[in-house]
Amino acid sequence: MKTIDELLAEGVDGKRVFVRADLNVPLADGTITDDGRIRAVLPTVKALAGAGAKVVVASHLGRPKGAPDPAFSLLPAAERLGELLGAPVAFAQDTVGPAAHDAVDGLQPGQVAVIENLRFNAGETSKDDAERGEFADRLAALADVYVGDGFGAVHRKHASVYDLPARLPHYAGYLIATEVGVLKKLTEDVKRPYTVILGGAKVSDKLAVIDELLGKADRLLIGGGMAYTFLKAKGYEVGISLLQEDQIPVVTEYMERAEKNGVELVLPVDVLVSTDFPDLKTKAPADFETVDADKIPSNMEGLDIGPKSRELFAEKIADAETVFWNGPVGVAEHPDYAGGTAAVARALLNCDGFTVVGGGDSAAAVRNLGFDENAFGHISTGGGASLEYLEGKTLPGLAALEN
Ligand SMILES: Nc1ncnc2c1ncn2[C@@H]1O[C@H](COP(=O)(O)OP(=O)(O)O)[C@@H](O)[C@H]1O
Ligand SMILES: O=C(OP(=O)(O)O)[C@H](O)COP(=O)(O)O
Repeated sequence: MKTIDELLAEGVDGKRVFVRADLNVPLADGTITDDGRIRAVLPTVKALAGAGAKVVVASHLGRPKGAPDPAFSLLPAAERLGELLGAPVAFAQDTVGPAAHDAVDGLQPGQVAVIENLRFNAGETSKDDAERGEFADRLAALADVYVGDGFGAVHRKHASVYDLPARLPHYAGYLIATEVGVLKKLTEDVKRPYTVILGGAKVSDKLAVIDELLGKADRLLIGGGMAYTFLKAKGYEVGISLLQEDQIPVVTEYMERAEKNGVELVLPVDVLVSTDFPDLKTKAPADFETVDADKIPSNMEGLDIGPKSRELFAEKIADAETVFWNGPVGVAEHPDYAGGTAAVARALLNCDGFTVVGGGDSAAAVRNLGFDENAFGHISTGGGASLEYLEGKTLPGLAALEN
């Protein structure tokens, strides 16, 4: 994999450099609630701009449906990038259209432009190679060189991640180099006990990684939206909690295999439940109760792990030599449901082993709950990406940079 340092040594003065970043930041009402992913790409953007490149920054944000949707505009991220750089950043209101070309054509060496959300184009995420290729061709017309630095998206076989680097000279940015360097340690020389905590809401994406983790981890702690498919598979009522009904047979097999392999699979023993999903805008106090995990009322949903589970999870983390955590164990954006996630974060800090927190929302939760990010072994910008890396999978965005 060629690195950005090699590119800088070759010289970028006046060249148009496309930086595929992951600026998929959490937003509340159009306001960024955690800018960690923007800060993470600053070294790459600054180095390129400092060397006289015309820097074109691109990213996805959220999961719009292949067409423009103002709720998913990258404009807030572009503005924040400008503030962090301390320099104006041009913003193009389309991705590969006239606005993008105007913005790029208007750049002077050392200046930066951000183009609109890549996922406003169906070609970005298409499963059809030709459709993705066509979009990648249009992106390639905006630049002379490609720098991959969107670690959080390297597990996606998307046009800007996978197809575009094949069309331009390509290099890995500083963030990707750092992330891969740290995560590699967890695949090569993992010290045991190795505890993995999984939570969050991208249940269907992340259930698949458990298959591989059952052969790698010593303990697997399941919280967040992920837990309810397991609880249901155990025969419990889960009410209106997040549930991946079609995955119940898969999860049942996971529980059997964990038992056979001697992997401790730990589920919540109590949960905070409510009839309503909390209002994340106003953060109005929630109306919830705490129940045992086998007593979830049919009209309620589980929104955080309860106090007994927090203790249990902390106990399973305390003596670990290696901990990997992806996914808040509750709806941590709301103060009433952040207690479980805070307890897990505290348990990581109390553990002497090497601790890694991965994922946009997990990292945001840890920072927004007031924890010092430097106190953890590593905070990865990618949740799904780091999990799939730990699985040993070939990640399209890394493979494309290696070719
Ligand atoms: N029990 C739950 N029910 C619904 N959503 C949940 C639950 N627990 C956590 N979440 C949500 O999961 C989201 C984060 O999930 P995910 O994207 O998978 O994590 P990450 O970005 O760290 O990889 C958060 O927005 C959080 O509110
Ligand atoms: O937020 C992300 O991943 P994560 O939630 O697994 O950390 C990345 O930006 C990838 O987004 P995607 O899962 O919509 O492809």
